[in-house]
Amino acid sequence: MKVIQTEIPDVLVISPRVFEDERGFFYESYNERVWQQKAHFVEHFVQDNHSRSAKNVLRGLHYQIKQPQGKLVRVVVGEVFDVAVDLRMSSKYFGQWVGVHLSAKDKQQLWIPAGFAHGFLVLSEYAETLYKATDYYAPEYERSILWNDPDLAIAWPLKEEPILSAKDKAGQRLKEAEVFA
Ligand SMILES: Cc1cn([C@H]2C[C@H](O)[C@@H](COP(=O)(O)OP(=O)(O)O[C@H]3O[C@@H](C)C(=O)[C@@H](O)[C@H]3O)O2)c(=O)[nH]c1=O
Repeated sequence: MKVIQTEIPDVLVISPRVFEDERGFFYESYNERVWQQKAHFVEHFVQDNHSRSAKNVLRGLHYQIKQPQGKLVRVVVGEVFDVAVDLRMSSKYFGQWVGVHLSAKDKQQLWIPAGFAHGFLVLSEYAETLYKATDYYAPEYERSILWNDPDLAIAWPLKEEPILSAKDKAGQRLKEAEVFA
């Protein structure tokens, strides 16, 4: 497995060692001990999520203000453009974003620590996204930042208007949003 730092060094791309043979493939999508050794990972995951979305669906940008979740994201069907936005005011990367293509073919994973907003755009006909989270879902603390906030200027690889939930259409601008200390 390879650990690659992104432009925001706390956000990591993890590229697994994939074993392929005539039956198909095998890889370890998570191994606490190996991740501790290679990525200095000290996280503990308490929830696994699985979502399926059609092409052009954009989910995000989501975070939980009082119960922030670190997320380890991978795609098992199709391809997405996955985005993390740094919402930690103490970070020199505050307000900056990183975007990474995640696909069932490449099997890369994105580690997004607590203190970030997360979202993704589906690029394939369908995509299924799996992610582990370090804290539980808490809708009362959930917030959504506007995917097209001009202050973030995220370069979504969009060809047409994205499909959004009502909650995400009503997302807040970063400058109005509650963020982390
Ligand atoms: C996120 C979540 C949703 N739900 C329920 C609530 C709701 O009825 C239904 C759909 O929820 P949402 O519309 O919030 O789903 P979605 O827009 O996919 O929300 C997710 O987006 C991505 C980008 C993330 O990073 C996640 O943390 C999460 O916020 O699922 C849970 O039961 N547990 C959960 O952890």
